[in-house]
Amino acid sequence: MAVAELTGTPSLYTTRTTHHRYQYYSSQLSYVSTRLSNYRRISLRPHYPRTNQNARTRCSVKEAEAPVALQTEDPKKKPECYGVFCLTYDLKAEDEIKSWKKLVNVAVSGAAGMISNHLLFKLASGEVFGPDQPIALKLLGSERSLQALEGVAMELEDSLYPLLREVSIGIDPYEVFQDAEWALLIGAKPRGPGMERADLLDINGQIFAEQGKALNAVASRNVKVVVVGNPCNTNALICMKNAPDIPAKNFHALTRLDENRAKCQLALKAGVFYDKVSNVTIWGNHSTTQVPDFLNARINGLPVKEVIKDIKWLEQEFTEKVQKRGGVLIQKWGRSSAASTAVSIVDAIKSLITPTPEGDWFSSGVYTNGNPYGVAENIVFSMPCRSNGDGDYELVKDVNFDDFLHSRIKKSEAEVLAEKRCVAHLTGEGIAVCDLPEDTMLPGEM
Ligand SMILES: NC(=O)C1=CN([C@@H]2O[C@H](COP(=O)(O)OP(=O)(O)OC[C@H]3O[C@@H](n4cnc5c(N)ncnc54)[C@H](OP(=O)(O)O)[C@@H]3O)[C@@H](O)[C@H]2O)C=CC1
Ligand SMILES: O=C([O-])CC(=O)C(=O)O
Repeated sequence: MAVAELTGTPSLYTTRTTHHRYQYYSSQLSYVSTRLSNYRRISLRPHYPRTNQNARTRCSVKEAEAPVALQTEDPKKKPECYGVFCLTYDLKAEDEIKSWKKLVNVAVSGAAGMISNHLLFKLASGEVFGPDQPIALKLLGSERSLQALEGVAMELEDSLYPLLREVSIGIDPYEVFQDAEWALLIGAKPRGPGMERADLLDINGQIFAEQGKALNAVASRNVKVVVVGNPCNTNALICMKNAPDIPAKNFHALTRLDENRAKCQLALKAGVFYDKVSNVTIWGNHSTTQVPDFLNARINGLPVKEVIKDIKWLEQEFTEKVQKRGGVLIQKWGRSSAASTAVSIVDAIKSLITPTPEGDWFSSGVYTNGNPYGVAENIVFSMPCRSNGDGDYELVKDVNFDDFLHSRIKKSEAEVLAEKRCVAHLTGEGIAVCDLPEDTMLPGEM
């Protein structure tokens, strides 16, 4: 039976040959979908989930039964349908069902951007949430990117990910963030030539204020939010302040890329593989004032200073290399880190959903609310965290400070506080007064 016959409505994807594929490897299929003006839901709902291996095996079956519509779905009641993710299908893999988890809803903004182009495929593959975790991707774009988003959805279709059960695209965060359990907020306006940082803070701040409100209204009450779009600390604060019904602890600004960069540089200098480097904290802002902490970091379980005796290198070269790594990469590549950022988002999520190895920690920009380090309260600041794998985290108590570390942290803290004053109108804290330190820069600007 042809897909178009099942859906009964014209669709963007119904004429594409990809449908034949599903006729090969799914023995009992029914096709349903929705297409709203700016919100397109492409869903593939499992009645009987299958494993990767199973999917591949089924792909090679040449003679399969025609798709059969499920009694519970009434295609006539569905809005316009398209795409392979519209499928509702029924696979009898009884034994496997028990080991599959409940669908997880993951929203991604800036979904047609460069970082997302790497990240979405990692999410869909099971690399992030695991091989037994079906996933729904909710992709947020804009009028600008709606066509591109359809292209992203098509590529996801063509990747045949067994775990990917739903893909929806849209430009209204109130629709896209519905029931989101993870919100990966990547989309943000890049700073253009001649643009004041205060203007960037305001433009992007408005995006994150709106998205915070939307999360507050429609997302899961325990949604975990990872803000990537720059300036990510301040954007995360704005988002959090506009989502008062979601725990402040659930908001993160991504500084994991900086941690990974720091680990790489320490490994290089020490002549060890980077898995030997642990306990690396990035303190502060995701900017050139960030503080890669070599005082508490370890190499092969030893304090870094016992392995790398060149203190001048640690204080100057290492610190600056990490702070400006993004900018050097932009000079080489002509665009900012995308693949390694996606990898670091994966790392950041995994750090929250798997127990932190004994004695180690990870960095994340989190809300300072009763922090044990004397960092100013009521800001988003990168600090060392541990998780027991339930999506939550605790700050690490047992860390050392010396004058160098302390003074650098204070500089980054001053910058975050200045950024915060620039966006007071967006956090509900009065009138904005923007007086930023002159050297305030994103890692990519130098
Ligand atoms: N925290 C970190 O470690 C890192 C953060 N970043 C930051 O991540 C963000 C995304 O980077 P990347 O994916 O490479 O960027 P891209 O330029 O490829 O994508 C950014 C997306 O942002 C969206 N966007 C939202 N508002 C605007 C606007 N006003 N003007 C233009 N685009 C807008 C666009 O999507 P749409 O049109 O759909 O809205 C666009 O697709 C940037 O802010 C970057 O600085 C980058 C690297 C590391
Ligand atoms: O400044 C940018 O857009 C890139 C960035 O954050 C980084 O590379 O760390």
